[in-house]
Amino acid sequence: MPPGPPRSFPDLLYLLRDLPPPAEASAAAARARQAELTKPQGSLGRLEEIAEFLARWQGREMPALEHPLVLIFAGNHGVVAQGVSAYPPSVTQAMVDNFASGGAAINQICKAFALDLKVVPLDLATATEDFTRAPAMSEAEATAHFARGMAAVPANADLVAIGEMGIGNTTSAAAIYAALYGGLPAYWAGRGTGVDDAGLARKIAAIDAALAAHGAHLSQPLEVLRRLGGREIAAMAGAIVAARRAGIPILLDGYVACAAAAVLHAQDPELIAHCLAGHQSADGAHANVLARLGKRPLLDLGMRLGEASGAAMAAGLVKAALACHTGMATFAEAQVAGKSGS
Ligand SMILES: Cc1cc2ncn([C@H]3O[C@H](COP(=O)(O)O)[C@@H](O)[C@H]3O)c2cc1C
Ligand SMILES: O=C(O)c1cccnc1
Repeated sequence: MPPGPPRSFPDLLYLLRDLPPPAEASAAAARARQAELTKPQGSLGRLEEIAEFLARWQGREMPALEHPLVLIFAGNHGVVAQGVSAYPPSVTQAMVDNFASGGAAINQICKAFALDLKVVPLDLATATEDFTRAPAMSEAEATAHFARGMAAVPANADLVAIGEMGIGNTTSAAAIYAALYGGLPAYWAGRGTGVDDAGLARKIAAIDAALAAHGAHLSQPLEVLRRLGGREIAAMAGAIVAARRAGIPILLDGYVACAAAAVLHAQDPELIAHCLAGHQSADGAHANVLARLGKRPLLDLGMRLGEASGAAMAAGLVKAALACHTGMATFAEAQVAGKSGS
């Protein structure tokens, strides 16, 4: 691959190959440790699986969560011209400002669970093209935003909860799912920020128009991403890949964040093997998406916010799971009698 950042899809495809293997020996060691901890075998349920997952993807029996990061990418969408959101596109920048001043839901969740927050605005003075008429992004632009996403993952992060802000992006996500998985736009389109029936009809019509306009060019996942996606969706895909290569586990947020994961999964399921589904969103057939990705959500709280809020909620749970794994005493250490008769 040529030196420097990727400039084209062929450059990007190099980065999607030769992935580091999962650390199965570390996962096995973590599983063995779980069996030694002072609790009935298996009694921590999925918390035990989470500890093993962290060990597998951080490559150590005793994983760390010293630098858990919530990473939000923000982008604007030309498709809002079709009247697909209940809110105006100016809300994207306004919410980025709100994140900076601490007034958003995600700020409070980060505070509650001691998570760092990093927000990356992606050229908010302009929007992508309206994808009912033209590709949302050129190949160069999609690649550049994918690369910005990769560069946004700090080397010292030990868990990244990934999310987005971008008025109109549930339409983009629904179009991506319709392109990747087939099925009717009406099935994939949810109410997003709360569009009324007329708004939902416009959303479905926009996805129909997009599939008609781009239908002949949607066989490659990266083409789906550039034609129907958005800058923040490309950047989330890049961040997921960078984390995969750097041994950093990912928590996926909801309906929109999973569209980035779905593009990667369509390219190669191994690209999202280090991802846990933080939650199941209440928006637009997210349960179906998670089933296709092979991910069982950690939480199902009826949330449909975005801005990494579901992933961040799950990060609190992951922290508790790891605290049990690393902090609990073994039967030998605590001199507690083990299971009798075995
Ligand atoms: C105040 C406000 C805060 C938000 N935080 C996340 N979103 C969420 O809603 C948007 C997607 O919904 P749609 O496709 O219907 O526009 C995204 O920005 C998403 O992150 C918000 C939306 C609003 C209005
Ligand atoms: O689940 C999501 O990602 C979502 C749902 C509604 C609005 N924005 C995002």
